[in-house]
Amino acid sequence: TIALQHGAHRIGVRTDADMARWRSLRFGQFIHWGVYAIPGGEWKGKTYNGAAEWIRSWKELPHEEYDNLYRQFNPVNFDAQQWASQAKEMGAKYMIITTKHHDGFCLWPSKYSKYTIAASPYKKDLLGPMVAAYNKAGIDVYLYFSIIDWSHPDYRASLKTAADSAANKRFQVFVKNQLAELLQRYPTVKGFWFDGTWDDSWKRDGAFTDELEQYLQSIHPGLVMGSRLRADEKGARHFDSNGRLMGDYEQGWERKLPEKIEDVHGNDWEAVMTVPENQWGYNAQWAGHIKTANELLEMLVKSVSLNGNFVLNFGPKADGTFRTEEQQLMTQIGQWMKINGEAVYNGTYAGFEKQDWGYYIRKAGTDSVYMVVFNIPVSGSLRVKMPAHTSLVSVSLQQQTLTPELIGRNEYFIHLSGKQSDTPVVILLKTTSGENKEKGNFEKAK
Ligand SMILES: C[C@@H]1N[C@@H](C(=O)NCc2ccccc2)[C@H](O)[C@@H]1O
Repeated sequence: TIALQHGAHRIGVRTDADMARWRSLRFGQFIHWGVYAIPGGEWKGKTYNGAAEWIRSWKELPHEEYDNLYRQFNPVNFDAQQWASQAKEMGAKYMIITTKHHDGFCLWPSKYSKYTIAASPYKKDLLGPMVAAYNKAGIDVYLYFSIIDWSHPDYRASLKTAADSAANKRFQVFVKNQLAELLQRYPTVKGFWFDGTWDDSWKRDGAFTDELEQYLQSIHPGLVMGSRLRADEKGARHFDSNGRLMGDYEQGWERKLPEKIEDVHGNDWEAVMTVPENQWGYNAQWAGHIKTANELLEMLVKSVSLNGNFVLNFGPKADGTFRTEEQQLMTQIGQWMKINGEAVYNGTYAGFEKQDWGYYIRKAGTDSVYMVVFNIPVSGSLRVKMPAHTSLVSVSLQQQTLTPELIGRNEYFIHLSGKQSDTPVVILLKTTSGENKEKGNFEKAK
C-alpha cells in the first residue's frame, strides 16, 4: 500500500449508532429545488435538452438573465407540512434537500452570501420549516451542498495562477463557513450530501477535503457524509490511492445501480435516481421514458437486496407545489410500502443465490428473509435454493401459510396459485441457520 496522509482513515463500514440508523432507513426522498425551477428547462420558447438545474450553462440563456431570476422566486404555495406528509405517505424515512446547487443560490438566508432566499420576494428561510416538518413526520433530513458555486467570484474550476490559488483559498473559507452555518442553524440534520467536487481545484487539495470532513465531524459528531466530498493527496476520489473507500458510504451510484453484491465491495452505499432519464430540478417538458411506480419499487428493492439505500428525486415547481405525476408516484409507491415496508426497512443482503423471480432481503440481524417477487414465472413455481447450513422453517404470504415442495437437497419450489399480480409480491421465509440446529420443517417430509 501507498503511504497516505489524506486517504481513508477507516477500514470497513462505520459501526456507530448514527450510521446504523442511516443504514436502517433504506428509502429516501431527494428534493432538487431552486431558481432553476422558474425556467423549468425552457427559455423564450426554446427547450433546453440538458438537465433543468444546469440550464445556466446553456448558451441560449445569458448568465446575467439567469442570475436575476431570484427576483422572481416567490414560492407562495410552498407548504412544508404538506411536503412532509406526502413524503411520509410515500414511505420515505429520510429526505435530502438542495441547500445550494451549482448555481450558488441559497435556500437559507446565509450571512456569507447575498445570493440567497433573503434577497428574493419570498424573503423567508425555506430550510427551517422543511427540517421541522420532516422531523415532526419522523423523517430524517440530510443537506445537499454543491461545492461548485457558479455565483461566487472566488470559485475556480482550475488553478492556473497565484491569483487563482489565492481566490481558491478564500473560497475554501467560504465553503467551511457556510457548512458550519448550516449545522448551527439546523442542528437536527443527520448529514451532508456533497456534490460538484469533480473540478481540479477541489480534487487537487485532498488535505483540505480531509480537514473539512474532520472539522464537520468535530462540530457535529455522528454526521453521515458520503464518498463524494473527499480526495486523497494524489487526487483520487471516492476510493483512495490504496482502493479504500473514503467517507461513510459509496456515493457514486447516480442514476445507476450495482448489479451484484460483489459490485459494492462490502461497503455501505446509496443510489440516487430520477423519474425521467436525467432531470433533477423541475422540467416542464418531461420527455423520454418516465419510470413507473413498479420500476422504481424494483430499484428500491434491488438496492436494499444489495445492502444499499435508494433515494428517489423530486423537482418541485417554482411556486412550491409538486407536479401531478410526482404526486401520483408518491401515492402509488406509498400504497405498496404501507403493506410491504417491513421487507424494505432494516433490510440487508440475505446471502441467498439470486433467482430470476426477484430479490431476497434479510431483516437485519434476524433469520427472517423476504422474497420480493417481480417476475412470476409461467410455471408459477418460485425456485428457492437455501444457503448451506440454513434450513427453511416456514413460508408465508401475508397471513397465508404456504407449503413449499422439496425438489432437491435444501431446494424448493414455492407454488403461487393465482399466479398474477400488478404489484410486487412479498413472501416471508423463516429460516434456521447453523450446523447443530434441528432441520427445517419441510425436510422431514422426505
Ligand atoms: C445529484 C445530481 N448531480 C448533479 C450533476 O451534475 N450530475 C452530473 C454529474 C455526475 C457525475 C459526475 C459529474 C457530473 C445533478 O445536477 C444533480 O444534482
